[in-house]
Amino acid sequence: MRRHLAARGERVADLARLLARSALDTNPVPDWDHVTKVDPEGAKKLPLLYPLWLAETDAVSVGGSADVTPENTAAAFDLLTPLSTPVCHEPSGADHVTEESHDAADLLLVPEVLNGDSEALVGTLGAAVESVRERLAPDLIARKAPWLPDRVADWLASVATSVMLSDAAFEAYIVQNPDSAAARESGVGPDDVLDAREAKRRAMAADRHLESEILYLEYSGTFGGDEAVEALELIDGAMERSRVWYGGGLADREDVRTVREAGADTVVVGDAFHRVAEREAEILQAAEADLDPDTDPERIREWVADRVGADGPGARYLSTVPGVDDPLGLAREYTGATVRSWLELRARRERARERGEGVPVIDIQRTALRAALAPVVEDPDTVAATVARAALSGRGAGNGDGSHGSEQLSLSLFADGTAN
Ligand SMILES: CC(C)=CCC/C(C)=C/CC/C(C)=C/CC/C(C)=C/COP(=O)(O)OP(=O)(O)O
Ligand SMILES: O=P(O)(O)OC[C@@H](O)CO
Repeated sequence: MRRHLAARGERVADLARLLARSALDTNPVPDWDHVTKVDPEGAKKLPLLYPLWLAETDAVSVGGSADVTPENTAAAFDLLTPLSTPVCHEPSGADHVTEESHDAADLLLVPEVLNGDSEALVGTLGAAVESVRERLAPDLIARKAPWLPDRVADWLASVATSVMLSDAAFEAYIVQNPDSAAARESGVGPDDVLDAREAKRRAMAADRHLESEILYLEYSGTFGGDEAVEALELIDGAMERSRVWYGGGLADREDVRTVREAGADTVVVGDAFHRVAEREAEILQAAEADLDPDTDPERIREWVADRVGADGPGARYLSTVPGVDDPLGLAREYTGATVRSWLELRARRERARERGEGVPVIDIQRTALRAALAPVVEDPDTVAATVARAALSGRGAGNGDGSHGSEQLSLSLFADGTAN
């Protein structure tokens, strides 16, 4: 009887702990498993049917530490906001945040580096807060309500600044790869790399004092291995409210399992996604030589199966997503749809050229492109039109409808009919 009561008491205590933990989870950042980082710089490409690949990830984060501009950021958002996946903005400079980027992003992620120079901890943040308070917010208020008296407009600009900052999620970074662009940007040298104990201590300060929503262990470009595992194990046990994110060199399922088991709540994958586009450019160029738009779908399937293997970038990227059961099957399916869509777009481009038209008017109804996208997005018409426009528009040119030309797709068909 006494044992029975004790067991019941334990169950009640477990339940109370569980309830307390979920009731006390005040962190507004969802507990995502997998985030894909899209670097907006032109050299980092996107697969043509990026909405398919990104349908598997929990959220996309737009940002990078080199060659990011307000323009390429806006162009990346044009491509990504029509997707159903949430899109975050992670600026690495104060001027990357514009009214446009703010309207487009579901969540602003603000980096602060715990083991770099003071610029990267608080200097850039200070410049950014000043620029929001003194430029972005006043411009917005002046445009929306030009009739307001100056003092009221100024007060509203201050309120808007506070709202923007309280809606943002702060990321406390520990940058552990001194050879990365992120380390160069944040003044992290070899001597600043932290051992596991010191990483945990700073993480605790970020969690309890800075109240950072995210503690980000960053090995950008290289896998952290045992060293990262040791730090994650200590950090994980010490966090009260911060989500623990790990990013850097994740290349396959095994890497992801290792860091998740060590305590990462969320894994961030960057290069492994951009590599899908690099390989895709080669595959599409080969497809132009071997196949045509009327090729039997079964023949295209076989052709793709010969070129897309378990060690290829497509299957490897998908294998980093915990919920994907058959990365190779999915990579072949997506690549097949990409080949069909590409051959079709090229044929349309060609027909428009023969008729002497400039950029073809894209009727995306009844296209392989729209059919491929329909199962994974809420608004396939808009997404298919966005992809087709990006594939057919000129490099870096505006599209004449307020959207930005994109250089990011793995291949583009330019107005003169040449492919890149
Ligand atoms: C509050 C507002 C309006 C804006 C915030 C503007 C701020 C504070 C920017 C912070 C800049 C900063 C500290 C950058 C550090 C560098 C860093 C950790 C960048 C992360 O870049 P990744 O994209 O992960 O790196 P890779 O390019 O190497 O992949
Ligand atoms: O590009 P990789 O090495 O995947 O790194 C992802 C991310 O942590 C960079 O901030």
